[in-house]
Amino acid sequence: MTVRPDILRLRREVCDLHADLVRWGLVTWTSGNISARVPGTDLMVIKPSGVGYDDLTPESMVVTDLAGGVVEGAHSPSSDTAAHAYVYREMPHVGGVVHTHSPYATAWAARGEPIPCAITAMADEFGADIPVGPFALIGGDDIGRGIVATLTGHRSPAVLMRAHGVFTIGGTARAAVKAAVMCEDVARTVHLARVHGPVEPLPAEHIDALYDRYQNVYGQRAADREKEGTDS
Ligand SMILES: O=C(CO)[C@@H](O)[C@H](O)COP(=O)(O)O
Repeated sequence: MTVRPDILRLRREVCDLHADLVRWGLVTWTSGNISARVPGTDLMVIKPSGVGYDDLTPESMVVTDLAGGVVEGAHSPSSDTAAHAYVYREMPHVGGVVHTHSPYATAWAARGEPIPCAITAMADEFGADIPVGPFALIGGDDIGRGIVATLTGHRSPAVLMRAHGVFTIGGTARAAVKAAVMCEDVARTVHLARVHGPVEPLPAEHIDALYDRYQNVYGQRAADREKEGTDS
């Protein structure tokens, strides 16, 4: 295995982040996957395919190039490797990609219905409705094409791929995991609200103001930037 410190660190980080998908109830059995771009290279670190979450280790993570070819690792990479690789090729600002079948958000995907931006938490994180992407078969880069086509020029870091599940992007893999957690949270809340009656989207000017505050003012700015690795 590599001795490159950046890849060793990302193997550990990507492995540990998979535990968050379990902790937040976003995945079942071996569904779902996370990858991270190796900064400054044409490489990514991604989950091995079909390995149970309890059995994931830093060593079992697979390093591939951005054509999806295995560069390092004893396991077959995730079924969604070509999709993640396509996103990294087409979206240079993306450093992490997450896929889940989290139940409430996937129910919206099964209906092919965008989640309307109807609560402040959603305006904060997504700044818009969470959009639906096209149906695409698993295995090739069609899923990646659908993700890129849907999220390019969109504020939302999450897309509901029709009849499949959630894909999220972020500057880091951790940011993409956060988007997946928040996507499921708002999918559940808006679903519950709709059980009792219609749900009105927030007015655009309120969405804009909430998004701006959350993205630029909320929290401990310097500490958060350091944690996300976005300090210049
Ligand atoms: O839905 C899909 C394929 O898009 C995945 O979530 C699989 O369920 C898990 O695949 P691996 O990452 O283990 O290959």
